[in-house]
Amino acid sequence: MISCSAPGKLYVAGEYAVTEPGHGAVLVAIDRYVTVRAGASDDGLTTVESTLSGANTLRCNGIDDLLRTPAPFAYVQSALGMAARVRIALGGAPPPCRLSITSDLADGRGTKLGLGSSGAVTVAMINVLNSVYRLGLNRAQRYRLAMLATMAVDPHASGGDVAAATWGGWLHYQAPDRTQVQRVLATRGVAGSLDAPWSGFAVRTLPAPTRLRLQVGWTGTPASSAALLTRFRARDRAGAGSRTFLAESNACVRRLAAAITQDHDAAIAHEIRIARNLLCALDRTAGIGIRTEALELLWRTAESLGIPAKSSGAGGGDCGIALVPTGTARLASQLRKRWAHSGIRTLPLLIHQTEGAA
Ligand SMILES: Nc1ncnc2c1ncn2[C@@H]1O[C@H](COP(=O)(O)OP(=O)(O)OP(=O)(O)O)[C@@H](O)[C@H]1O
Ligand SMILES: C[C@@](O)(CCOP(=O)(O)O)CC(=O)O
Repeated sequence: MISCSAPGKLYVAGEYAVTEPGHGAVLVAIDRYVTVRAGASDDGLTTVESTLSGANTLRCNGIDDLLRTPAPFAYVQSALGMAARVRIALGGAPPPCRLSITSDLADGRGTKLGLGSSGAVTVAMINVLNSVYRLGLNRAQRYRLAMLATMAVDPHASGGDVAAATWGGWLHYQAPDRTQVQRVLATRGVAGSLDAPWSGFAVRTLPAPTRLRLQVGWTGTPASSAALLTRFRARDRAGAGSRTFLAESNACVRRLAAAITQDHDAAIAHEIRIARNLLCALDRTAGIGIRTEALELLWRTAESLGIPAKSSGAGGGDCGIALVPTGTARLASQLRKRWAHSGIRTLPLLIHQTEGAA
């Protein structure tokens, strides 16, 4: 039995702008995981089981049964297909196997929390198949294969969740230009795309701030990131407002990454507030639906205690983050209480650090 886990993620800054090539985001990987276990197949078929929607276990017959795959298996199916293509390019057919998936990135009833389950399931699948199919891929190649699988399902996603699930910890991430990557894929195939230049892509791990601790609040309302992203993409992209947002978000993310590298608390707090204000201004002009009452209450409550906070990810619900000074247990507990009073649930999450370089 082979087992691989991949962590979920939270956006710290750079949401939306990171979907445009050359624009960055800061993300963190969190200590909640999707785990994929692989065992021998009893019947010569590749099968997948997942407790995707709470208690309901779904089953599909992997790559041998493309047409009958239930829609929720889109990322799983895509990862299987991409890994199989690399196996075939290396010579030899992918061996059948029995895969089972468990996740703690949803709440007990299977409700989405916005912690990047699609990225985590795709990376965990690629990691397990890297062993089962003996692909011999290093970390950067596994990210690329997971990114190709993600792009096949959602061509507009930045893959920030895929990068966080692959590298762990705190990250400064820039998405590849997906149009250029599609051209590489069309000319070189999947295996050939794993080492070819991907324009725009950059990833850099950052040291964790030593005097600030991430506190995560959940609004209780799941949001569809894809629907919000569609509204962002429908905005006037040539307009001055859009250009300003992209440039200012990118500059904020660069300064934030530098402040994190220098462990400079005040500068980190300042950039978190700038990132929040940029998203609020974008929402006011483009009407995306990022702001909700609960998210505004979440960050305003934190700010009333002097704690920098913002929505995390696409907004519209899901989670927000606050950076609480360490060594002030009273402040953290005050924030938890005030959030609880406002209907915001504190999620007890820690940062996931990946060991080793490869
Ligand atoms: N345990 C799982 N087994 C199989 N597929 C999963 C599993 N968990 C998530 N997925 C896939 O990921 C999709 C959810 O992606 P979605 O982007 O809506 O949520 P998320 O990634 O958790 O949240 P967010 O994008 O806000 O961070 C599911 O529809 C399914 O295709
Ligand atoms: C809006 C966006 O920048 C972030 C989405 O974040 P989340 O999946 O809602 O946590 C989209 C993306 O990066 O693909």
